[in-house]
Amino acid sequence: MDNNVKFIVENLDLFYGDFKALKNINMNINTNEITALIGPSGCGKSTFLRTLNRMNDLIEGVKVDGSIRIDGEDIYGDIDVIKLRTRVGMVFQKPNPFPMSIYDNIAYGPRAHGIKKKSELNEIVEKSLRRAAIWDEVKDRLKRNAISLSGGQQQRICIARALAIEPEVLLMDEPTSALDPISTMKIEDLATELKKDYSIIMVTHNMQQAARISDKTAFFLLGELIEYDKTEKIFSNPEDSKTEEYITGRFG
Ligand SMILES: Nc1ncnc2c1ncn2[C@@H]1O[C@H](COP(=O)(O)OP(=O)(O)OP(=O)(O)O)[C@@H](O)[C@H]1O
Repeated sequence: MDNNVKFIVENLDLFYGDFKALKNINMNINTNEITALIGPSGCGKSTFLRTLNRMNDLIEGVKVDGSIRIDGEDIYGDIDVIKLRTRVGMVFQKPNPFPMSIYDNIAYGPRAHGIKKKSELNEIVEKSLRRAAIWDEVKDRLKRNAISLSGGQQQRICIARALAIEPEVLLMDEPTSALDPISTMKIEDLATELKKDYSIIMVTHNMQQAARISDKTAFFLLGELIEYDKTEKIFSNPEDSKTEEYITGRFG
């Protein structure tokens, strides 16, 4: 197996009750790359993203067929789901820091995993905030409530919180759609930096963003994966006319 492959998705179907939201998805997702998921509203991007750490399990009536393997291990087989979610962290569209101090936001996950030693927690908090490129902005006010920060800062706190439990993969569901252009740029730069150490899979409605920062792009339409290729290829010379129509803004 190619050492760079993190996820192998095979014949994946997902149903919400009787509604088939994902139809026979097949794709390999690489490590140390940013994979962008694009497509019009309702095409299944977020649903697909959530299959990668089984977040859809929390929704009643969901049924999954086919398989997804992470480093060769079947995600839908006999696996510890809590551990899976530790390996595959998630950042949401709307920054959602917990209503507690910046420090406690970051220490929350490590504490839940049994780390109690103050010096160890201090180290994790600093390292995570540094990695999320927000340490300098908050180092003097770690006791402040995270809710008091700007939206862009809150989103980087959420990324730091996700990094604090040492994931291997970061799922990002439209992480910049609620942010201003400068905060968006910071998150994009951060994602580009983080891909050196993680696999990043990002849902985005922003075509320029996908083109700017992703290595591979997957185009979804009505639950199907229409085209999946190097980002450069998708945006310059797509194989499928539906991809071309979408990226040139003719629908969606
Ligand atoms: N909890 C749910 N129960 C039933 N149907 C759902 C549920 N969540 C999503 N769906 C349906 O599944 C389809 C895919 O939704 P999904 O949210 O994955 O699309 P999306 O591409 O992420 O859309 P958007 O870009 O608007 O976020 C849609 O038709 C949606 O209505």
